[in-house]
Amino acid sequence: MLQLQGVGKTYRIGAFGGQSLQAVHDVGFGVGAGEVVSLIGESGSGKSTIGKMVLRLIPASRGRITFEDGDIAGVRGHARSKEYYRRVQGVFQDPFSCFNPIFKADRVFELVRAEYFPASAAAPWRAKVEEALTTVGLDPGQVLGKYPHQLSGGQLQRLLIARALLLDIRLLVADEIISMLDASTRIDVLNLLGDLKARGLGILFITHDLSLGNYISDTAVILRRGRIVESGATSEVFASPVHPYTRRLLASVPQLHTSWEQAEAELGGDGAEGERTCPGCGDGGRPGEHGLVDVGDRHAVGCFATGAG
Ligand SMILES: Nc1ncnc2c1ncn2[C@@H]1O[C@H](COP(=O)(O)OP(=O)(O)OP(=O)(O)O)[C@@H](O)[C@H]1O
Repeated sequence: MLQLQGVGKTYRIGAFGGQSLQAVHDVGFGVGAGEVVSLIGESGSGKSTIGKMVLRLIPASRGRITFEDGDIAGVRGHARSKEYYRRVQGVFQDPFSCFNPIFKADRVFELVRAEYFPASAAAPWRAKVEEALTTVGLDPGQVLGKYPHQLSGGQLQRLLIARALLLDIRLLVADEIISMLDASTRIDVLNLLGDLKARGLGILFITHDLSLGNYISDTAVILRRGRIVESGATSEVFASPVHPYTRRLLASVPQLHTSWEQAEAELGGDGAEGERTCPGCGDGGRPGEHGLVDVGDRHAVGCFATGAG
């Protein structure tokens, strides 16, 4: 459904854009219908940049992004953009910033109606909104007619997901949507994403939180400094990480049954990168130049020879 191939992004920075920063390098992965793909990496690793390119908020500098076989670079003009956003929507970290505090929160639904369903009469539209709200676990009577400050972060986040559902979307880009929610709401929103996946929605789930990625996704893509260092079935990547960066990330998640010293000892501390041979370089590839190599079923790892990756 969604495919990225050799995608890169260079930002112009500095006074008058005289310098450049390559935020994303040669990234490739796909999201299928009913599949959740987690894009996992620390702050600044390029996750949101990838999400924004998929949502066409910024253009890719290199490579191809296709959605349902069409290159999204070719989506131009109001009509084609509108058609794209009917199928692909994003929900972001801070639900409060997506609402104008002086308007009732359900105005977001009216905006969808005005843009996509202008001919829809009030009663069927209301029924459609109520159905979307029920799908995301909200009681329409409790949220309709309320101002944003009268709703919780979790309720606002669900309103945004409900708005996306009104459009019959096929792909949801969920960028750190759990981060600002409290623990009990988090699990509800995660389970909601699970329900949407079961209904055939593809989800690109952007997170810096490994445990969330592990909980929700079928496929994990680990990003470091704008490059994919490892990708594969989530169960495989989490159970048998190969890249030292992934291994360190996993070891840095506090485990109830393991002390910090134990985790460091198991991983070999900071010297871990030198203790394994990069499978790509071991096969005669040039350090830093051989790209992802297969290390298992759907499991691929980037170069981790000294200085690369
Ligand atoms: N509009 C921009 N102009 C210039 N540089 C940018 C811009 N947006 C992001 N960057 C830089 O690109 C890199 C990747 O940023 P990005 O926001 O994609 O990372 P991230 O992994 O989503 O981080 P976070 O989890 O903190 O949001 C960072 O070095 C960031 O400073």
